[in-house]
Amino acid sequence: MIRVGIIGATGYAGQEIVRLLMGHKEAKIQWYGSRSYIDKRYYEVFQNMFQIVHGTCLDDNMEELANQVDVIFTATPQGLCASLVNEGILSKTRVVDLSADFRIKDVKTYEQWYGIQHKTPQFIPEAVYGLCEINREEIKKARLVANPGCYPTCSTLSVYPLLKEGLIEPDTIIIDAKSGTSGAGRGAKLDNLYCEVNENIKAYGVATHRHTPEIEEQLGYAAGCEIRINFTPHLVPMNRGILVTAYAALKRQVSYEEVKAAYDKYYAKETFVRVLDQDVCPQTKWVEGSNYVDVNFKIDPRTNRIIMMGAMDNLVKGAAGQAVQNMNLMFGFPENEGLMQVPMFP
Ligand SMILES: NC(=O)C1=CN([C@@H]2O[C@H](COP(=O)(O)OP(=O)(O)OC[C@H]3O[C@@H](n4cnc5c(N)ncnc54)[C@H](OP(=O)(O)O)[C@@H]3O)[C@@H](O)[C@H]2O)C=CC1
Ligand SMILES: CC(=O)N[C@@H](CCC(=O)OP(=O)(O)O)C(=O)O
Repeated sequence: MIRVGIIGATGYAGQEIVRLLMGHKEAKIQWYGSRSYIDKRYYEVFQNMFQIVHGTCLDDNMEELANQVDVIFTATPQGLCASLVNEGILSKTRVVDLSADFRIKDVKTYEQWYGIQHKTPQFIPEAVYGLCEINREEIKKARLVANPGCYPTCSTLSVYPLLKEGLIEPDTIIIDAKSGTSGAGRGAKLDNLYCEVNENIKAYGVATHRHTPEIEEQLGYAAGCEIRINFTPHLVPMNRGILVTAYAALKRQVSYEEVKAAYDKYYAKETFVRVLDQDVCPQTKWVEGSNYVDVNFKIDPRTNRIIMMGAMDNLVKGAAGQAVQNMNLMFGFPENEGLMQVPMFP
């Protein structure tokens, strides 16, 4: 049994880690870290945890935590993990950071898109990008895992096989994505008030969203060259879920069978990536509450373009589920331990 500490246990991503670990056979939560709820019982913050979680919220002290646990999840705002982590901590425990602090290899790119000065760039080279299906072997050995962003997870997994197989023109990719409001976190923000979100849909971060360089970097590794994409996220009036619709020009005429074989080559053996049957379009409802990502595609011979689609739960595969999947890999547990929730419907 390993001991787990969560910094930011009182946020949406942190509470989702708690929920998943309640069903994990090999992990026990030792530390429910918080800044605002110190000494409160955890279930008083989230009453769904009443009679399930008995712990109390503790100060977010990473130095102290490193002496007490085998792995720390940081489910905290951008910049916090980078400001806390040090060699002493990493020599005693392993860290899965859910923020973007260690996702982007070029520190200048991170600083430019996030508007934050990176406090510990010396750890960026060793951090492993925790997209489990792609970087599985490196994750197993990592001390520090950069858990991928929600939009980047869904976007990269939707497009990856076609870039790897050289079937699409890398510089023609356009990604349109939609997210439920939990993606914005639990903090009170005007834009996330009920009257602003309900019965409404809007694009935001157009041509400037901070996930653009993260997606470009990951797709660039798949393509073997630098890539520029257009990425447009939208906020939709639902609690959870991300839907990606991506477009790219085909390099040549391809058949359904050829493209399906490309997806199967990378995902047929993957538990959490489901390549749907022909003509079935992914829906967020079919993955809600689960660690699955559903992907599919449609060839448009009229325009010689392909439309790639993906759906997942932003709080599970997009955050906490993938973080637990990373922990499982790092500690040699079955990769699906604690993660086999059947999606909720309706
Ligand atoms: N929501 C999502 O769908 C996804 C989120 N993520 C990432 O996960 C991280 C957390 O996101 P999310 O859960 O949505 O955010 P929330 O705003 O819901 O939660 C933030 C958490 O961080 C804690 N916190 C805030 N400021 C500080 C600070 N200065 N020092 C210590 N703790 C602090 C809060 O503690 P307290 O409540 O006690 O104040 C809270 O527990 C972010 O980096 C986000 O980008 C990644 C993928 C998807
Ligand atoms: C709806 C919404 O606001 N979504 C957030 C992304 C989710 C998130 O928390 O970002 P990471 O995946 O990088 O951690 C946003 O657009 O910034």
